[in-house]
Amino acid sequence: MLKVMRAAAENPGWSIVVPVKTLVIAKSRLADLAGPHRAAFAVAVAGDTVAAALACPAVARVVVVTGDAIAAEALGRLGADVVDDPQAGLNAALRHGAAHAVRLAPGDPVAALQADLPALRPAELATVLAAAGETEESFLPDAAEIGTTFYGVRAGLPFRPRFGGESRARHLAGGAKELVLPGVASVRRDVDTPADLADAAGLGLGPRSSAVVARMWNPGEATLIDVQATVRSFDPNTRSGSVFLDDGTELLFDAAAFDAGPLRLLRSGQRVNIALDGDRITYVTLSTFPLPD
Ligand SMILES: Nc1nc2c(ncn2[C@@H]2O[C@H](COP(=O)(O)OP(=O)(O)OP(=O)(O)O)[C@@H](O)[C@H]2O)c(=O)[nH]1
Ligand SMILES: C=C(OP(=O)(O)O)C(=O)O
Repeated sequence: MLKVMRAAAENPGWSIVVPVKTLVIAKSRLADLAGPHRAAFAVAVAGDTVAAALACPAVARVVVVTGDAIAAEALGRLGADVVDDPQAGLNAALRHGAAHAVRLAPGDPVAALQADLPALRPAELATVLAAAGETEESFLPDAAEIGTTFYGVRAGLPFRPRFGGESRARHLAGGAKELVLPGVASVRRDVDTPADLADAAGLGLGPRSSAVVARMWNPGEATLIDVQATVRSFDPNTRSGSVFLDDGTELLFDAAAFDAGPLRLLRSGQRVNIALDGDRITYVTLSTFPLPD
């Protein structure tokens, strides 16, 4: 036991901070391709990213920063520590998550990792973390070599992420060391456009993203059906949420589906009637209310 504790003290695990934007506005550049599956795709991609990070032996904890109730619930269930978004932009969200991580484990190095890495492999992240541990402040450029997917600092050093747009140049100008490593394609493959997604699919998507992509690309016959379900979560700010079908399938609904119905609020556990077009929810009402013809 003592040996394990000493080994842990000598090789502290990384705290990985993952920022997740509000789902209804996330992945705007994939809106045409993803259609009604856009929010489900964003949460699936973040889920695969977080699950792969948690499976990496060099990672001690994953802190997700999000103001989105659905993402918070889904990523918390995977084992991430979720903190609220200060709503002051991406870098402020990252600094907030990093401060939380430092309070939890002041002796551990801290990194930011983008949430849109659906092909992320734990072993490739371990390669990046090993290299990052050799230097005070470092970053990994994205596959396009314009942005950044990873930024990390050793324990006790200031955490100064400069994400957003052309962040590779800003991280370089700020003095962070650029990591140039073979065999880390999955850590660099962020997905913003359909071409990025095709590239990530070539590397191998994680199970959650792969399931949503299968629905996006093979929607099958659009079927209009009415079914009962149970509310899992509802965010009054975005008027979106998710329900469980009685077979346990979780489906997300957006503000358009909620606004189509007569309700003002939903609570977790409430029974509802929903109208489905394929697997897209188009209408939500209480189970005691009728659905429109
Ligand atoms: N918590 C938090 N995360 C953010 C914020 N802005 C962006 N992100 C996250 O930062 C990463 C990069 O975000 P973007 O590429 O700007 O946004 P996106 O939703 O992935 O895609 P677009 O809508 O196409 O720009 C993703 O992991 C986002 O979820 C923010 O204000 N707060
Ligand atoms: C936020 C960034 O990336 P993107 O907008 O491409 O996801 C970035 O690379 O800093």
